[in-house]
Amino acid sequence: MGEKKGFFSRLVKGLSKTRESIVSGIDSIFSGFSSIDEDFYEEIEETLIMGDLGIHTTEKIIEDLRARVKEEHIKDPSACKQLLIDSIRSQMDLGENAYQFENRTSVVLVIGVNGVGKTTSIGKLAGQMKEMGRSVLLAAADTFRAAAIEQLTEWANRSGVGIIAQKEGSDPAAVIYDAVQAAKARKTDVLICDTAGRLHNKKNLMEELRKINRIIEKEYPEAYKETLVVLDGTTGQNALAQARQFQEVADITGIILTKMDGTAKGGIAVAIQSELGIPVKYIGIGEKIDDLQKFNADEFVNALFGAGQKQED
Ligand SMILES: Nc1nc2c(ncn2[C@@H]2O[C@H](COP(=O)(O)OP(=O)(O)OP(=O)(O)O)[C@@H](O)[C@H]2O)c(=O)[nH]1
Repeated sequence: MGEKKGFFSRLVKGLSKTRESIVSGIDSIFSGFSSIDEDFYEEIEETLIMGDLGIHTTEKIIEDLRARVKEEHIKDPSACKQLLIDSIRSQMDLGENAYQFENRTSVVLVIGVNGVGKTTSIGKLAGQMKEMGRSVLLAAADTFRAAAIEQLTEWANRSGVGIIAQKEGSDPAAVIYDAVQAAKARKTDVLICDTAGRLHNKKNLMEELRKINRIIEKEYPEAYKETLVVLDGTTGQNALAQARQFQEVADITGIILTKMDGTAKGGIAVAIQSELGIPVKYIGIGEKIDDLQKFNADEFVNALFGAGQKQED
């Protein structure tokens, strides 16, 4: 519980730049307008778009706000703040069973381009699941760079979990095949696979993922399948574009959004879920193992709008 509280206060701190860019702008709109008119809505719209919430998401939020203002006969702009927060919150929904893979025999494929924090996130996830009492095995199927294999091996050692790896340049599908056999033989609960994400060659990436999926389906049909894409939150709209491209080549079931500490582009968490319909399942706010946590929309909105400081007591 203490850890959770600690995470929340770090989230509040991490989102301070986003809060500055979105919330202070919004607050000045609420205090600067004496009536709710077109200019009022336009200024809110502009602030949300600048805050990386994305055009479509912003439109949905404004539409929702207009409807509720009308419905509830609101005349005072300052009374809109809570409505706006509620509307932003409603854009993010994990759906049921978001974390089923944690409690079942499962294979988790993790995709992401270089440098977004993929290896680190896998290491953190593995360590946390081990702590939960699950047996975990890693598969180093991002064989493109030796450094990636070494880095993953370090994380496996640090977390005390097994790893299946081959040398640099070997066939990722062969690594997955070996890892699946090992997971079955060892009765592993969760097999987490570090897979590639080179978007500049989409055809190859699609082929590679298809091959990997075929192996898992054939060799391990009883396993529950989860496909997570890791995105770097500091890249804002680029992260959204990346997610769209991955969506074209894989059935993505969730997002891990990293580096949300200190970015002004935190609004991207809302945009991703609302625009792509893919839930952000984990959020990263630093390099330590506990700096990756499950995404909680209420907590996120509270941290963003400052409403949460009260909860820290
Ligand atoms: N501040 C911050 N840094 C992070 C976070 N997640 C990862 N990083 C750092 O980002 C850098 C890149 O992370 P990696 O895990 O190496 O990234 P990768 O996507 O596996 O990239 P390659 O290993 O280059 O393929 C590392 O220095 C991490 O410590 C985060 O949530 N916040």
